[in-house]
Amino acid sequence: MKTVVVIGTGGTIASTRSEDGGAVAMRGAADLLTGVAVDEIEIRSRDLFNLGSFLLRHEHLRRICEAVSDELAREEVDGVVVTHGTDTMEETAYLLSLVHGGDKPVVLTGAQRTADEPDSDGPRNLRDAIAVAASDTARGCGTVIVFAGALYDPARTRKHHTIAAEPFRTSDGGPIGTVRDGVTTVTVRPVRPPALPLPDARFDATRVDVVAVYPGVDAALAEAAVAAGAKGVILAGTGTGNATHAILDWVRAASDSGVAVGLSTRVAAGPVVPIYGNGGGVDLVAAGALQFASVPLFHARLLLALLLATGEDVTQEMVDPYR
Ligand SMILES: NC(=O)C[C@H](N)C(=O)O
Repeated sequence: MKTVVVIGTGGTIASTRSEDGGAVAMRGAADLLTGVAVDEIEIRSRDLFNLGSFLLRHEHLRRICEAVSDELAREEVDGVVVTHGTDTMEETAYLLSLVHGGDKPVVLTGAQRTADEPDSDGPRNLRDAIAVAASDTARGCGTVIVFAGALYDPARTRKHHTIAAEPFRTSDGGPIGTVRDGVTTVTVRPVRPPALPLPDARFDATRVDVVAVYPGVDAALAEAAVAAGAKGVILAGTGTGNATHAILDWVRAASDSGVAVGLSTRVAAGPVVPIYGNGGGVDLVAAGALQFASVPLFHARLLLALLLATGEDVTQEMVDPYR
């Protein structure tokens, strides 16, 4: 008999409408499991916290990584499921995928409709996630998001719809498999870069901000980020990763002063490619910006934070295996 541990962290899957009218995460993992019938799998549960994922800080993400790692280290555990809000599931899933190198499946799931809705998608997603975590098929795939019957590789997957029951989309690709009636099918096996060490307490205080590029943007917000303590800034550039002259000048000065600047794009799909001069990506890279290529915007922020949290200066060679 397989053993799966379900770790509860909150999100819509755990939320019910409060007296104030807003949906609030309040149901624990054991509660979510009532009525989720899964044959021939032993299920254990534990709660880490109960929060909407829009409230999570780096500390929460680190604690999830630690809890998953603890459970995976137990010989009798075959897989782990993390129930999580969808708002920032892409970030937690990506972080877990970066630090989890073993064969046992790690599965994130949640819901788009609250637990007190008659047609909540939570119970089905949770049942599917447990089936994937227990399956031999998913072994070796690393961390996956399981939602609405599909398996997604976190490396390129983002929330792309606010309310749809299928909120996730993978840029330049689709789901890597399906789960239906307890049967997991994997059609694409993800390429897994070398696992990075688990984040320690230094990650909690490692500030990396995202600064967007738009017509006429100056460097005021980028400067403010550094003044607030940012060790790194990800630029959400336009198009293939371009910016204004004011941002270009700031990138040069920031890089010279030891701030890590990462070049990403505000566009939902497609890689960052240095093509343009005159403030474009070619100039930004020459000024010291690190290239994150196909790493999505908020994934890039987390990867840079994880690398910076080791205390080392982040070089392009350190980023390359992950982009
Ligand atoms: N569907 C969800 O879970 C969204 C919720 N706001 C959260 O991320 O916690």
